[in-house]
Amino acid sequence: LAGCSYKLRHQLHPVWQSPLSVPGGRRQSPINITLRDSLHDPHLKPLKIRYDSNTCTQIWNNGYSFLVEFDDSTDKSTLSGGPLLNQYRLCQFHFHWGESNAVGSEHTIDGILFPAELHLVHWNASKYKSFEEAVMEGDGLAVVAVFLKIGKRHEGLQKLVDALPAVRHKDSVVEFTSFNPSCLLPTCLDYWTYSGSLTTPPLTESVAWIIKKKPVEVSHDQLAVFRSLLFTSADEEEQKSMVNNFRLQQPLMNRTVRSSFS
Ligand SMILES: CCCSc1c(F)c(F)c(S(=O)(=O)NC)c(F)c1F
Ligand SMILES: [Zn+2]
Repeated sequence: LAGCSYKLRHQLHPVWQSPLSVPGGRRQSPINITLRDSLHDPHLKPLKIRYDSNTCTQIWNNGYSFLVEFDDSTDKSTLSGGPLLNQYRLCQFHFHWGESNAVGSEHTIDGILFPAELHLVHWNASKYKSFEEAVMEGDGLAVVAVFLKIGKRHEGLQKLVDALPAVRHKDSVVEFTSFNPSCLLPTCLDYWTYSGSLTTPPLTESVAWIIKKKPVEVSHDQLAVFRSLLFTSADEEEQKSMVNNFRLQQPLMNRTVRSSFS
């Protein structure tokens, strides 16, 4: 689990929010995806996503989001195909969300914001030995992003929602097993893809982004439980509600966003 329990101290300091936060950064994330500028690439393969619920291990509040972590010591939960040349191992997933349903997602589609965005983080186990090594490489990570919209209750998400009060404070961890995150994926196979970065420090430019076109629906009350989490640990005076944990959009520079669909 060394890979993803990689402890990151997120100073919620705006400095890394700004486009100039990574001097010389030419492939920063997130971005706005404009339909008219994205290019259908007929050579893009279908995504091959194989997750094993037995690799799910725990939930951790890292002071910026909550991470559902997976045992990434074998190739039991993997992502390949799409724009990827190698096989990537699932190491964790987390979300970004807002203080209200009007904001929350990191990426936007023609400027449309969603109330939250799921990130399934994978690392290139074909070429690198660990998440920490892969996070520093241009082809090291692949993140599948899924937009969340408010609608009917998501039955599969409820098990996760019920576990959140146990990780209310920063640095709290609770066992969480037998969860298959495939239930959080839309049935539609369409996606966009572009080369980008982490959206939290170290902001490394190591991510192949795969953004699902269709959102998944969750209920207002389910998303409200995300906002009951805290950025702060139990021993801090001021309890700060964990909301707006998204980064501001970054310049596209000379990148093309490709679509798997026309
Ligand atoms: C070295 C980070 C440890 S795990 C992690 C994370 F905690 C996170 F928030 C993001 S993100 O940039 O915010 N979303 C893609 C990641 F990519 C991650 F890999
Ligand atoms: Zn993320």
